[in-house]
This record gives sequence, C-alpha cells and structure tokens, in this order.
Amino acid sequence: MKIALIAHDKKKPDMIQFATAYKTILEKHEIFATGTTGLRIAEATGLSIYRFKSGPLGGDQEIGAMIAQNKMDLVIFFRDPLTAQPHEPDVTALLRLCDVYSIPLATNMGTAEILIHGLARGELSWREIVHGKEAESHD
Ligand SMILES: O=C(CO)COP(=O)(O)O
Repeated sequence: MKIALIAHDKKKPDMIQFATAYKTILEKHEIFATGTTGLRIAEATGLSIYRFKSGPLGGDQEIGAMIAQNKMDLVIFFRDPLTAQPHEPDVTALLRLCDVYSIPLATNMGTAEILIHGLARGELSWREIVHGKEAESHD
C-alpha cells in the first residue's frame, strides 16, 4: 500500500509519535510525505520515506496528483485546525480529492489509529482490487 503522511507544524510532534508507535506496520508499506514532515519522521524513526515538496511549496498538490492517478491508498493528514495556512486552498483540494476517489483519510490521531489497525489487519486490501480493475481498464 502507498501511504501519505502529512502534518502541519503544530501537529508534527503527534505525527512523529504516531510514526514511531506504528513503525513496524508502516515499514511494510511505501511511505510518502510532504517535505518537512517526511524529514522529521525519517530522522525520528529511520523509516524510508519518499519526500515531496514542503506543503506550502506544492507538496499537498503533488500528493493530490498521486490520488488523482489512483497511486495513493491511504492519507494521514494531521492538520492544524487552529492556525491559518498560507496554502489553505491546497489543503482543501487534497482533502477533496480523497473524497472524490474514496481514499481512506484520517485528519486526526483518533481516526489514524483506527485506520492503521485496519491496515495491519488487511482491511484495506480492497484497494488492491481497485488497482486490479484500473490495470484491466488500461489493457
Ligand atoms: O503544510 C503541510 C501540509 O499542508 C505540510 O508540509 P511540510 O511537511 O513540508 O511541513
């Protein structure tokens, strides 16, 4: 599974805690992140992470593009609801694309916990079926 991890600055400590706690699950998957989030997680956990640009510089849009191409299976985005972001339209666009493509999305720790446990139990394997159908439609 391809998993995107994103956190606004005030939520980065939560994200590091989350990635540390679930490292053994995350390391079985392909992890993507926006620039600074990815750097912080990699430093703290040693996880191998593909890093896009920083969020305000287009990272959210890069992840959005992967979603639109059916190349992302799960998004964990600890956004900060109490601080205005200069790239708010990009944040909204990313969340919107998750809904357009029915991509499982957690925007807080409570939901992220449930999704990661579901992932560990194989409950997201329906995504592989979606990938299979996508491949067939291009044959
Ligand atoms: O701003 C972000 C998401 O909107 C996150 O970007 P960084 O991981 O580069 O801080």
